[in-house]
Amino acid sequence: MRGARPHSPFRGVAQGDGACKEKARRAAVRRLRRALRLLLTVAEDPDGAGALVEAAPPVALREVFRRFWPYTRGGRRWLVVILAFVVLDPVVDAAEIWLFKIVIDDMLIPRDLQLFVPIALAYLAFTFFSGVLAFADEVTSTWVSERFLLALRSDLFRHVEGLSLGFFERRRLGDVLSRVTGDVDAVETFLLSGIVNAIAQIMRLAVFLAVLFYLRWDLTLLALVIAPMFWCTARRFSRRVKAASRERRRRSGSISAITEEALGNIALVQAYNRQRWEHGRFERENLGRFRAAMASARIAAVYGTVVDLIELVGALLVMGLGTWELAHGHLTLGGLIVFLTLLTRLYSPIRGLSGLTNIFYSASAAAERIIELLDQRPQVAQAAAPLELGRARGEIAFDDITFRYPGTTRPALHEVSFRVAPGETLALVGASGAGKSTAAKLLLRFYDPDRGTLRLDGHDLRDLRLDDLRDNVAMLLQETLVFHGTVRDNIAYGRPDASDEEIVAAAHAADAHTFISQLPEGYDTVVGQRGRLLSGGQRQRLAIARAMIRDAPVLLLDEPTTGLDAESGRHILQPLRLLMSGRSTILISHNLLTVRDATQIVFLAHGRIADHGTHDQLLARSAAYARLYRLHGPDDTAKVEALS
Ligand SMILES: Nc1ncnc2c1ncn2[C@@H]1O[C@H](COP(=O)(O)OP(=O)(O)OP(=O)(O)O)[C@@H](O)[C@H]1O
Repeated sequence: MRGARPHSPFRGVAQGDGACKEKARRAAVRRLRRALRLLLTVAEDPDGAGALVEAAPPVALREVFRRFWPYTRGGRRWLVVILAFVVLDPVVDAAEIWLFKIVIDDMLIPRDLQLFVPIALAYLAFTFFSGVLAFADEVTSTWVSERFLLALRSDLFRHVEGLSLGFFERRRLGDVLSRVTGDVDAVETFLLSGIVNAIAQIMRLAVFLAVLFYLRWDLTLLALVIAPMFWCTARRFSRRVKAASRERRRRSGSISAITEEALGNIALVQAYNRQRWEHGRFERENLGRFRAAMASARIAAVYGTVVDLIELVGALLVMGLGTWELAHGHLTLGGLIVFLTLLTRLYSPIRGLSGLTNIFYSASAAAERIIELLDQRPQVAQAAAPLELGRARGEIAFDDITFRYPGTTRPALHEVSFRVAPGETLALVGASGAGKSTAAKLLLRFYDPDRGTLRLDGHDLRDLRLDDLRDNVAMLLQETLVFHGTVRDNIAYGRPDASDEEIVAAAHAADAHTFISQLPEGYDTVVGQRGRLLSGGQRQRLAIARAMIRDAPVLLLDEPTTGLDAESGRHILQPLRLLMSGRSTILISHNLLTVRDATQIVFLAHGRIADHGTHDQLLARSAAYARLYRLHGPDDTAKVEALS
């Protein structure tokens, strides 16, 4: 028992009691802290399903300003005018409050009506002047901010439109849409309204402080004791505000992405009864956005209450001292009332300025998403001094081309070389995934090869003006691209300045005129989203007419008959031949039906040239080619031969 304290029967109990209480108290504090944390945070991925759309990388506030400031160029002059209104506003406000002091001290307390008329006139003048100011301010501010949005949104669209195909293959279109349409608005809040607001608050602060100091410097100093508390509170909350805003923006992007994907593929969704699954996906993101919005609201509400409390402390301090001074005759009643009124006006800019940090942080979450888009660089860049090509002869050369898609390990094309003379047709054949469409993408410079050179008329494509290159190529894809618009618009998309006669001539050549004439409104019939109101064959003939009217020397045909039945396939063969005649054509097909009349055939296997020659040569020496040929049915071939 060495060193032991005297034993008491109650000590253990008392000590145990104290320890228990202490433990309970600590547990309660822990619970309270956890509850507060939960109240003020947003769970980023509570269902653990993984992010559909990633959050954009964080960007410092200063950098956000630097990036968007150039877009204010057109409106900066007007910004000065707005600032003039901003300065005048608190002056009128303070004068009005001062008038109130005169009303109390010189009219109400002495019960003297003499001053009534001049005071009434002064009030009328102030109200009228305030109205004019508010009107001018509103109109100018809206003009400046809408001009800013106009410039930024246009620029963003132009930028995104110019990005390489690789970007669109990797990104969710709906998210990009949500950035271009939704996030842009928030940047305005950040930049213009934010700055004007900040300056307005500073001006108000200066004017009201000056009047308050003039009235009573000691009371004013007392009132200012609480100012730092506003700042500290705002700083503590801003990080949470930003986290909630980023999450909300990210979820909005996901919602747009799912909407675009599900509604864009509605036939697939309904045919496979995937509505419930799609709805589940949508609901998860929708709920995520709801949670983030609620977190924002909770943070804003708690912040508002804390700030109110701080403000009350300041007002009570002043009221206490002010009443004491009133009782001792150092202050008039009007003076005290006016002082307290001005005080609330003083707190509003202090509060506003500290709250602005939260607004900035919240808007910067949207700005980060825009900056991330603006920072995307096209994978193919135009040379600094590009070559003007004009109309090409149409000589195409693939020299030792090797290409691997970004993020993949196996090359899609490996040391591929071939040449197409002007007016000649080369068919690229091979099994699915052999690399045929990749060759077409390289020819349109959607990507640049990793090794080797692609030439048009002997010029490396990388030296040509991108527009020139694409002006010289007309393409027809497996999946016909038709816009929501009239038949006429869709054909004229190949050459917007085409006359009506040229459009009709192209439709005739594409064997499309007959079906177009039978449509309810002929060439003015609207073909629906992606041309869904037309049949596959009709869409393809429309695309042939479009390629005809473009009249480019190089033609790229990527599986033009795939997806069509034998009848429709046969129907477009004749117009296709007409289109191909006199143009250098690369015809991509794993369907050997259409490639028999090509001058030469390149047989691709796993990205390499397995064989190269005419149809008869390949048939004679390549077992793989012969197998592919047999696969696509000599019967069908015979039918086509009989027809042509
Ligand atoms: N955007 C892409 N990103 C990554 N890999 C791709 C991309 N596009 C195609 N690939 C891959 O490159 C290879 C060649 O594809 P490509 O589309 O050129 O084949 P293809 O011969 O045209 O096939 P198909 O006849 O089925 O259209 C394939 O293995 C494919 O998976």
